[in-house]
Amino acid sequence: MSAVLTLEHVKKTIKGNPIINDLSFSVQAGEIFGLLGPNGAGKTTTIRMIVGLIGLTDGDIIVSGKSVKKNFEEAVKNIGAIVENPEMYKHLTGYQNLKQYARMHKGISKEKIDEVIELVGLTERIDEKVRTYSLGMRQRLGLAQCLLHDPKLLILDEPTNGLDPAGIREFRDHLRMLTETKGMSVIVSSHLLSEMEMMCDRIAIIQQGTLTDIQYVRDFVDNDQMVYLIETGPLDNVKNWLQQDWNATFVDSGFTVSVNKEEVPLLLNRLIDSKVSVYSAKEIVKTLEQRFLEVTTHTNGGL
Ligand SMILES: Nc1ncnc2c1ncn2[C@@H]1O[C@H](COP(=O)(O)OP(=O)(O)OP(=O)(O)O)[C@@H](O)[C@H]1O
Repeated sequence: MSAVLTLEHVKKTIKGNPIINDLSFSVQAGEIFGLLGPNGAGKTTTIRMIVGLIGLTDGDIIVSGKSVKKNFEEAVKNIGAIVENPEMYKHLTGYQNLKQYARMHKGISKEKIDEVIELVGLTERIDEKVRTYSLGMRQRLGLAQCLLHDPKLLILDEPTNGLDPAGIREFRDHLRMLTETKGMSVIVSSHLLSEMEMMCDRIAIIQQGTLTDIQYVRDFVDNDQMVYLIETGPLDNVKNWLQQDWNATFVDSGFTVSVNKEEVPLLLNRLIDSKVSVYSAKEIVKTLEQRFLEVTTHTNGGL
């Protein structure tokens, strides 16, 4: 896989206050990437820097190999974004809105307009006035507008705000279809872990302008494994089976293993049967969900 977007040590200071501290991550082609964090964590500021609405204080952002600092126009032409509410003329039809947008951005054909309408599933209602659209339909029209110039990267700030559960599901299906059929990458932001789990391939947690965790959803959904540090005496006689059966990593004071909680007593019993002195067993890595809950309950009193 290749990176469509890379943030390299990005920093942003606003009026002397550090808002984003040394943020680095990459988004791969075809990936739905989530920026998750409590209100005020810096998600919107990060997105505004990526799309060029505000400048960077330090670091760089590379989109499809082009630096937004050195080659701004080349870099941002690969991006389609909904950051604030998409501008729409409510007294015009969906189709007229897209035509209006196409007129302002050269080189968009009628075929392209028809293609994006079909892609977002608005064919039947496209000739009705936007004022009659539900919020979900307006979101889809916004999505259609972003897609007109064939972006490689779609960036959506809190796209499901205000949508009901059916609207959220529909929106999620559309994003998945876009990544699967068009190989597009998507960045979405949200403060809701449950929603991000269903929507994203990978999630980055941002807290107070700092990236505190980044994980594939497949690694923590349906997987309650944790990493334990087991402190022991000498392990010479048991190293073989620890490595082969438990995939242990040896450290100075013992070893670490990635196991379910239920497996811990089995492992400890086997060590004791093998005459190994066991001093302690502690969990050293928590799941993304636990870490996110800790972050949000400490900073916002829950979301
Ligand atoms: N123009 C600005 N002037 C002063 N402070 C700002 C400005 N823009 C953002 N901030 C501050 O930066 C921090 C991050 O804001 P940001 O909007 O990026 O957070 P967020 O994670 O998107 O949160 P939310 O979900 O509430 O939008 C906040 O403390 C906010 O008050």
